[in-house]
This record gives sequence, structure tokens and C-alpha cells, in this order.
Amino acid sequence: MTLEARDVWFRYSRTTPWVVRGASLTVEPGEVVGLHGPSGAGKSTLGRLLAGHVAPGRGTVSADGRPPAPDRRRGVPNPVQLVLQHAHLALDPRWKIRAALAEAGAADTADLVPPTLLDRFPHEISGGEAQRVALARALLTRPRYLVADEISASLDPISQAEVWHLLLATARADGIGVLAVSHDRPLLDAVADRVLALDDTTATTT
Ligand SMILES: Nc1ncnc2c1ncn2[C@@H]1O[C@H](COP(=O)(O)OP(=O)(O)OP(=O)(O)O)[C@@H](O)[C@H]1O
Repeated sequence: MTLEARDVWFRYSRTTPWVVRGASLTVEPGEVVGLHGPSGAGKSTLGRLLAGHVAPGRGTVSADGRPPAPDRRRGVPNPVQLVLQHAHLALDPRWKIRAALAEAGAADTADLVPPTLLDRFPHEISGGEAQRVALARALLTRPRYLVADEISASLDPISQAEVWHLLLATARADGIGVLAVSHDRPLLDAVADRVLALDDTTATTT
């Protein structure tokens, strides 16, 4: 049982350079792994690969032995959820928060989102609140793994702490493996069990 990238290579087109070059990493259930590296090194791309949003050119990605993908026929969501920096972009501006959460199959969201937010539209909530909603939507699908890509980079320190508290408490309670992607090394040292460096020149993780 693991989320695994094994010698993964990826480039956005045949004519452009490889942006992920031989990356290998694992995330165990309940483990929080930090992925650190400079801007443009390929961290977000590796996060997208691990969530199955793009396919490797070479190498393999698997979640508990299978490619990370939803099973649409059986209505099973992707076991690997991806949460990104700009939460407002992930929310449909026409849907109130209650509807956005209901779409994720949410019956009881009180632990994750304050009830006062439920009848508001996305433009009526703050960035920190929007990130809480985006995280809640991902967590309510009961993922095995969650890739958190710079999820608190746009937030003030208090909202940042709240978002990480929510994620870490739920991950620990439910045994969710988390890959925390960030250029903020002190943040990763604070939240992760271990931190991997995605080096700009070798772009190889171990
Ligand atoms: N959709 C895309 N099409 C083409 N190239 C892309 C695309 N997305 C990213 N890239 C390129 O791939 C490389 C890696 O980008 P990526 O976003 O994975 O890096 P990153 O380490 O997450 O950077 P940052 O910390 O700045 O977000 C960069 O050179 C980027 O320009």
C-alpha cells in the first residue's frame, strides 16, 4: 500500500525538454512527505503525475498498485486528490459552498467547514476559507492520498496554520498519505515527517 513514482520522466511535448527526469518517491498511508525545490524544478508537474492528471512519458505512477484515476463507471473517485494554491479557481462561482460540498458526496461537513459559510458564494468568502472548502471537498471523497501543492502559499500566517491543522488532523485520523509540495522549506520541516529535495539540476528524488 503506497503512492509511488518509479523512475518517472515527463515533458509537455516531444519538442520540449524533460521537466521531470527520473523521479522516484513513495508516500505511505498516514505519512506526510514534503517535496521541496526551486521554482520551475518540476514539483507541481510531479504532483500532477502522482494524482494521475498527466501520464508519464517513461516510468510508472501507482496508488496501492493501480494507476491513480477515478472509476467513473462505478462512481469511485480518484484515490489521489490534488489541491492547489488558488482555491477560488477550483470553486464554481455559480455554486454556493453547500452545493460545492454536496457534489463531493458530503453529508456532514461541520468538522471541515464552518456552517456559516455554507450559504455563501465563493466570492463571498476569504482565500483562507476558500482553501478550507477546497480541502474539505478533496477530503470528503475519502482519498487514500492527497497532493497538497502550495496550498497555503497565498494565505496569511493564521489561515495558513488553520489549513494545515485541518489537513494534518484529518490525514492522521484517516490514515491519508500526504505529499506536501512547496518551495517553503521551513513550512515543510514543520508539517512533514520527511522532506525530499527535487533538485533543479538532477531533478531526481530518492
Ligand atoms: N502546461 C505546461 N505546458 C508547458 N510547460 C509547462 C506547463 N506547466 C509547467 N511547464 C514547465 O515545466 C517546468 C516545471 O514546472 P512546474 O510548475 O512543475 O515547476 P515547479 O517546481 O512546481 O515551479 P513553481 O515552484 O514555480 O511552481 C517549468 O519549466 C514550466 O515552465
